[in-house]
Parts: sequence; C-alpha cells; structure tokens
Amino acid sequence: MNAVPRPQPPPAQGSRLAALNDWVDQVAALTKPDRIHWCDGSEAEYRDLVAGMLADGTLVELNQDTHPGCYLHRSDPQDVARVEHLTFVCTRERDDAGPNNHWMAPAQAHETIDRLFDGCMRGRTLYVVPYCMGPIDSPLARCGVEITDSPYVVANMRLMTRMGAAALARIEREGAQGKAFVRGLHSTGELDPDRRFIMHFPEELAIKSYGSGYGGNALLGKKCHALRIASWQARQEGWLAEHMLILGLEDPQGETHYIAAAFPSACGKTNLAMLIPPEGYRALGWKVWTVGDDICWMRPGTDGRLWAINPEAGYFGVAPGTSARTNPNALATIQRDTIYTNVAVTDDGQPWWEGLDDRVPALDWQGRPYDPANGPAAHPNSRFTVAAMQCPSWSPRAEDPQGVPISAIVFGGRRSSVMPLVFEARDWTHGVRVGAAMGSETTAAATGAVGVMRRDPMAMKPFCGYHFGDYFAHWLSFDRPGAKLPKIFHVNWFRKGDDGRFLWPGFGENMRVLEWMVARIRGTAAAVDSPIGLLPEAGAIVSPACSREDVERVLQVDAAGLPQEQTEIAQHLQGFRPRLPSPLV
Ligand SMILES: Nc1nc2c(ncn2[C@@H]2O[C@H](COP(=O)(O)OP(=O)(O)OP(=O)(O)O)[C@@H](O)[C@H]2O)c(=O)[nH]1
Ligand SMILES: O=C([O-])CC(=O)C(=O)O
Ligand SMILES: [Mn+2]
Repeated sequence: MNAVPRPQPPPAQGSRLAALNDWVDQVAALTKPDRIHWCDGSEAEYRDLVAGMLADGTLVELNQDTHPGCYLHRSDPQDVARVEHLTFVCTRERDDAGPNNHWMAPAQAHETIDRLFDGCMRGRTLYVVPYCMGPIDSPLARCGVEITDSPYVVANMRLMTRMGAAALARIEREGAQGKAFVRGLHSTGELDPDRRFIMHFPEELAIKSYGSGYGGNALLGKKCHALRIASWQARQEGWLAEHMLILGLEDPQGETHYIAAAFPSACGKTNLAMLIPPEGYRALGWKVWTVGDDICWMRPGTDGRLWAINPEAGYFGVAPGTSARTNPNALATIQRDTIYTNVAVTDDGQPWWEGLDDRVPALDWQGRPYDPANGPAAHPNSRFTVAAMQCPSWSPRAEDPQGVPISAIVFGGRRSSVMPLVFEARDWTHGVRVGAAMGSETTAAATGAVGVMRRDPMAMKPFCGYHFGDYFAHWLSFDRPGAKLPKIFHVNWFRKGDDGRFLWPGFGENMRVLEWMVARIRGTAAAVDSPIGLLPEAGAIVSPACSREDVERVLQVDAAGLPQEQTEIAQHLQGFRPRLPSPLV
C-alpha cells in the first residue's frame, strides 16, 4: 500500500528551556489537565479567553456602549479577599519566616498541597503563563511562570503584568545563563474555604496556591511573587520589595520629585497615586504622575539614591469609594477594557458600587435583585483590573528600565485617633522605627474583622516573606557611607472627630501635604519637634475644605492617647527579639 501522507504534528508547544518544559510536564502529570495552553499574551488570545468565559458564565458582559471591553466576574461568595490565616511561608528554618508569618515545614507543605493538586485539572485546561514583573528590558525586573487552570486568572495576569511571548523570551535567555524564574502553581480547585492554601517556598523560588480565584491569592505575580518571594530575594541581593505606590510630583518649575508611599491594603495607595491637585495648584502648574499604585522595587544606584520601578503593568484597585469627586483619574481609566469583580450593576448593565453616585443598582454583587437588607450592593472588597497605561496620569517614566529616583518615603495607616495628618522622621533610623511601629485599622481586603487596630510594619505584615526583625535590620543597612537616602514621613488621612466624621477631606486635598513634604526636601519649610517627630508649623497646611478647628486638631498628636500607643509599640517590637536590631530596641 502506498504510504498516506500523515498530518503534521501540531506546532511544537513549549519552550526552548528544558527546565521549564520539565516542570510543566511534572505539573501536568500531577494535575492531569485535558489540555495545555502556552500563553503568548496576544490580543487574539485575550479575546478568545473572554469569549470562553462569556460562554460559560465566568464573565458577564457589561454595557458595551458606555463601557466598551468591560466585563463583570462574580466570584464565589466565600472567595472575595486574601486569606491571611491560610497563607504560609515555608522556610527550612522556622525562625526565618518569623513570628509575622504562618509557617509550615517545606516537605509537609508540599505534601499537603500536592494532595489537593492531584488530578485537580481533570476536564480543564492548564495554562502556562510566562510573565515579567517590571519593564521587559529593565535590569531590575524579574520573571516568573504561573501555571493555572483559571482563564480569569490568565486574563487578569495579562492586564497586571507583561505576560506572554516577550516574557518567555527573557526567561529562556536568562535560563540559558543559569538564572532561575519563579515557579507559581495555582488551581481554583473546588473553592472550598476548608481546602485552600497559599504557600510560599522562598528558598525554592516557588509558590503553590490552591482553592481560591481571588486576586491576591491567585494572581501569583502580584503579592506572592512581587512581595513575599521578592522581599526574600531583595534582602539577599541588597534591594527592597515594598507595598508602596510610586508617584511623581511635578512642580511649577517642571522639576519632578518621586515619592513612594506604603499604606496597608485599602488605605489609599491607588487614590494618592492618581491624585489630581486642587484647582489653585493646577493653575500654577503642579501635576501628579502615576508610576505605580501598589508595589515598588527599589535599589541604591551608583549615585547613592534609591531608584524604583513598579513591577506591575496594571491596577487591581478597590472599587467602592471610587468616584468623580474622589478619583477621577481612576474613573476615566476603568471606562473601557476593564474586568470588574464583585461590583453591582445598574438596570442598563453599567458597573456600580457604593460611593460612585446616587443611582440605585438593579443587581447586587451576587447577581440578586438589589435589596439594602442584604448589605452593600457591591462587595466592600470589589475590584477593577485594568492596564496601567490607560490612566490619564500614567507617568512617561513608568517604563524607564532604570526606574525613578525616590526623594521621599511615606508611611501611613488608617488611624481614627492619635496619629496626626503628617510628621517627618528625624533621620533614616528614626524613619525605620516609625515604619516598624505602623498601626492601622483592618479593612475588607483580607477576610476577618474590619476596623480592628493592628500593627502593620511598613504595610508589609501580610506580605513580608521573612522575619520582621531581619527585615528591619535590612532597612537600617541602607544607611551607609555614600547613601543619599530619601526623607521619611508618616501620614494619616483617616483621623476622626468625636462625631465619627473624618477631620481631613483627603483625596485631592492631600496635595497640600505633598507640597509640604517637597518644601521640607528643598529645605524651604520649617518644622516643629514633637515626641513623635517633626510637625508642620502652625498655618503651614490649610484647606478650604476643612475648618480651622479641624485642621488644628488633625495636625496635632493626641497627647492623651500617646502613652498607650508607645506602650503598644514597645510590646509589638519586643515580639521580634532576639532578631530585633538594636536601634529599634
Ligand atoms: N477619607 C479618605 N478615604 C480615602 C482616602 N484615600 C482613599 N480613601 C478610601 O480608602 C479606600 C481604599 O483606597 P485605595 O486607594 O483603593 O487603597 P489601596 O491602598 O490602593 O488598597 P489596595 O489595593 O488594597 O492595596 C477607598 O474606599 C477610598 O475611597 C483619603 O484621603 N481620605
Ligand atoms: O492583593 C490583593 O488582593 C489586593 C491588594 O492590593 C491588597 O490586598 O493589598
Ligand atoms: Mn495592595
């Protein structure tokens, strides 16, 4: 018989990097998917993913006339936030994870979670998602590969990172030079809150996440890689991976100061990063440029300054409270090509949340007819995912492979009492102490009670991948000969009056605080010493949206509350002995 020409095998899928192919093979043998798809990050691939999710109900189309390219995802009602009690740092030595992390021995952790992964992708597609954290050509950027069975995660990773062919090419190039990529394995599993773990193996540069599809638990490039694993690497290699926004503040002379600010989850980073100065400032030529809204990687440059990049390429922002008054830049950004998660919808299919405007939504975040008796229409931790460059204030320097030089670091918490609007640390060591002592009231970004005061050093309590004592020592180590370190400030936008109202108007008015910081950097504003640090002089910060009495109160340290605050801070810091560095004892 004549040989019948046989069809060609499908084009080779996979990578030139044996280590990557081998790992994908191993994971496939464990998870047993029906199909494997290597993501190239293309527009066509994104469209196909969205079409598939619309077809199976994972996404709902929003009003395409008002919100082109916008879709809604309703998560499982039990899967709406990060789960800190199920998040582990699995180091060989328990002490290396510190009292600030939940710990499990690596072998036990692998065994526990691999049992859940066994066969979990049957009937599903395994997606291989190569990504780069940071500008693709930046020496500060780092790569990883996430394997996931969730098309929602793939679509979000495409918006949040540089995902696809270019990242794979960099991973292959670096792999040939012996440089490892971070390996993240994720499955949404059965979404059973009792079968859910987010595990980190910093010594193996590996992450395993099972049982949640929610952002911080499932988009492994974000909190898991860019903070927990990266903070570990940063300590070994002499840099910092921080939960900070980065903004550029351009003054009327055209000079731009870059400021990095660490506030805990849902405490105002996205809002500050996209601030629009009040009219009077705009008329003079002040502008704010957004470099990043959540994560900052910075390292000392040859000039002694700290140079920072935003490792992300998108925003995963809190929806509630976002409005034309509070954050018009965010609102403009999310008008198109945005994935909304757990927001409400109006009767004409537009996304809606508390604080947006005074319309009444038709359906709540679970898709039920809206009934105020069921609680808020949008989940308090409902989110938008969108490409960063859609933001009108997106900085022209955001793609700079060298990053931007940082002039000020700002720490801040959500404190209804005690802490004033702003103060300056006396020097770097004092600033590290201020950061280490940070407190904040909890928010809906993590499961658990909301509004409970807890210590959240540098806003990294849920994200530092190692012992806080070692972390503080690492921060202190940047103060060395030749260093030109940024000034350190502390802010609190959330001080309340006796009537429970915020004393300070916040949002755009926060520009007045930023201006004072720049004046301090330039040496053109005086300050007054106080028990906690340097305060603005009387009259240095005023706002037409805030009465004289309220401004006076908000600028003051609450002397009555201070002794207890100091006792609590001392107790909190003692918890990191014996690794607590002596300047913080
Ligand atoms: N009162 C007041 N509320 C603010 C201010 N800035 C932000 N908020 C509110 O705080 C909530 C969270 O703000 P975001 O800017 O999204 O917080 P984030 O730090 O970026 O949050 P994550 O994405 O979870 O890290 C929103 O509801 C905002 O409206 C402010 O200056 N004053
Ligand atoms: O990580 C998340 O899920 C969202 C976020 O930015 C945070 O909680 O700080
Ligand atoms: Mn965050």
